[in-house]
Amino acid sequence: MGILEKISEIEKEIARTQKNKATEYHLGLLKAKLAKYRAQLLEPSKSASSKGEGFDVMKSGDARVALIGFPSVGKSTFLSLMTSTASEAASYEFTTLTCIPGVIEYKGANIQLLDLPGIIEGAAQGKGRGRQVIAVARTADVVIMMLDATKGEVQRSLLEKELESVGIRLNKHKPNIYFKVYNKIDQISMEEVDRLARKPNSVVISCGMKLNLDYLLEMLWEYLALTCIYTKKRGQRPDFTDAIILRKGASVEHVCHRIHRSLASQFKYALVWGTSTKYSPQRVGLTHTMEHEDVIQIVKK
Ligand SMILES: Nc1nc2c(ncn2[C@@H]2O[C@H](COP(=O)(O)OP(=O)(O)OP(=O)(O)O)[C@@H](O)[C@H]2O)c(=O)[nH]1
Ligand SMILES: [K+]
Ligand SMILES: [Mg+2]
Repeated sequence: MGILEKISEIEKEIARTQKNKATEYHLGLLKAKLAKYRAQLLEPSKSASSKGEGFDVMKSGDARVALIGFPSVGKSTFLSLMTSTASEAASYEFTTLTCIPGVIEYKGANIQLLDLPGIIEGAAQGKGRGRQVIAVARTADVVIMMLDATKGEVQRSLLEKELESVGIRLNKHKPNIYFKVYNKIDQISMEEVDRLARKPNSVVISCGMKLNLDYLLEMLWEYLALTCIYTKKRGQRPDFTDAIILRKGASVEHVCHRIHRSLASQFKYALVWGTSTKYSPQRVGLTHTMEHEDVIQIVKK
């Protein structure tokens, strides 16, 4: 019997086994067996044909965020909750075997969220699909390191060690910015939640009970440091339906390039309304730094 058949047999048996106290132990064994076979599917294959399979997801939207964590911490549950994409979630490990993209729409920006297979110790050395997962993480603007709040600190330090050993360093600079998300806080005490929430660069959530997800999005937005700029034509209202999304610190020149390649060369001055100026509107030049939700009107020569 091949691995896929074995997996399918076990899945069928799990499905037809009633869940109760008497079957708990048996179900636990079945899930462990299932995880073992699924982990084998993740092992780097000898044949070149399956190399990188399913991991080449096109970059899209204004920013890319990757979900990294050990198996069954809730990565797929999170993706399905935050985007319109459904990624299979289940109570056994290695449910996800490829990279699954979804889109979070937030403050006018399209943020690409990537669900990935769980990584295991030794991922950095290529265990499981470790190399591919880490390669995807490197292409992300922000990495969300998801942890199981019930699993204690061992998990966090293992994961940090794993990521740092391949040079993904904690909050040094893009593209290696990451923050930690402790999921399943519905399973731990309030004191423990409080302790985790106070850790640096950490957010606590429960996908199961939809707790603190708004705050997580706010944090993500902050880490991404994106800026939305609205344009306005002379004598007209600003177009609030179509924001130009830029990195934090972007200048008027960046805005020009986004509108049209040749606009900067025809630029005379711009009028800006918003927090980046002392007066609204204020006349500014190409080097002026824009801030989130500024409105700009460009005057050509
Ligand atoms: N109690 C609780 N369970 C959760 C929560 N989020 C997810 N789960 C459960 O955790 C289990 C694993 O969830 P998945 O989304 O499959 O986890 P994953 O990290 O994608 O797992 P792999 O793809 O196998 O690495 C499922 O049984 C989920 O229902 C939560 O906030 N609270
Ligand atoms: K799982
Ligand atoms: Mg998954």
